[in-house]
Amino acid sequence: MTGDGVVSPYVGDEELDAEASVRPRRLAEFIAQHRVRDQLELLLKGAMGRGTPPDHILLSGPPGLGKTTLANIVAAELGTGIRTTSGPVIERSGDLAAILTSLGPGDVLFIDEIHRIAKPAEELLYSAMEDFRVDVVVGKGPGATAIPLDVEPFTLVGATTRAGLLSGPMRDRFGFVAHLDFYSPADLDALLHRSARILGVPITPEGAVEIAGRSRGTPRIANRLLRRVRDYAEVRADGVVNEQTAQAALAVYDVDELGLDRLDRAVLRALIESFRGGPVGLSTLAVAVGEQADTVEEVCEPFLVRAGLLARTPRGRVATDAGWRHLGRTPPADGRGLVAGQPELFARDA
Ligand SMILES: Nc1ncnc2c1ncn2[C@@H]1O[C@H](COP(=O)(O)OP(=O)(O)OP(=O)(O)O)[C@@H](O)[C@H]1O
Ligand SMILES: [Mg+2]
Repeated sequence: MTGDGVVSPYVGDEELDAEASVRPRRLAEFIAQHRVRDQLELLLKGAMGRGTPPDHILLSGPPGLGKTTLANIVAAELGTGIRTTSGPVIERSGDLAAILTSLGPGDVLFIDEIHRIAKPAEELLYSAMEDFRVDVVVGKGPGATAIPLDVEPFTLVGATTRAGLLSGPMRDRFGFVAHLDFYSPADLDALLHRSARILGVPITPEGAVEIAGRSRGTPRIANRLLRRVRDYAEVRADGVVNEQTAQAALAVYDVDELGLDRLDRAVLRALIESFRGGPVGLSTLAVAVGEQADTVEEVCEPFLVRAGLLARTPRGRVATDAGWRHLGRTPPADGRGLVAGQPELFARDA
């Protein structure tokens, strides 16, 4: 269950190279997120001035907002090496001990999806983070011995899309926690101009605005839509990304003005047309659009909620007034959308 559409926040294997080509290498190139950038700059410069590795850094936030990018920037700014691994890959604590003991002084260890690290490895990580040493247990049962090994001073950069799933002790060991927020259309506009420059794609201000507004606040999606519009502009027009080529290309991909794709709109339409705006349960709604409940919940809903088109209530999913209007419909006058839907059912039968 990932959601592989053109507005999915997840990265596809085949687009890793495309992403790498526009990925900012230094803090100064990292667009927006000024608070996080400022804080990181102080943290890194302070540590460099003292000649010690900075505190461990936790980066949290939804997919595609720049966590991996920032982890690499940290190493670039510090001028150190970086080792990259991820929580699910570290199955045994021995795997982690091998990585830790091979780090050079001051290196960055980047653990992606750190909330998915196995418990024994997590516990080994605690002593490495705190004291720069690990105890590797050799043998089993009564004869087992713990051999203490030194680890060079390093900086752990952890990334997670689910900060809430991190254990308390884990979270407490990060001296610096940064949360990345969705980008504003203006931020994405700047990002698109930067990417277009790097890719050598001519883009007009109107073209960038058009794409930025449909990118769901997510740099990864903005860059992907730019590549799709570039294709269109090169194949069907004069190669320029402008308002007209952007609109035409995104129509081909069924991405509307707010960045909703076909499935998002199907969910909203079912909610409004089949269930009179709700409330309706998630599984019922999913059946109505012929999708798995978890796809609807994890792929469509977060954005529909964030865009203010759908609300989750204790009684089920409800279309907001903005949701009705987005489909060109007039919201019910009684504001029923957000209060209660059931009386309507009885009224019809009465
Ligand atoms: N602030 C930014 N400025 C410019 N480009 C950015 C910025 N943030 C992200 N990007 C671009 O968006 C792409 C996705 O970012 P990145 O891979 O860092 O996201 P992520 O948070 O690690 O996502 P995931 O949770 O899926 O691992 C990168 O290739 C990069 O080019
Ligand atoms: Mg990443």
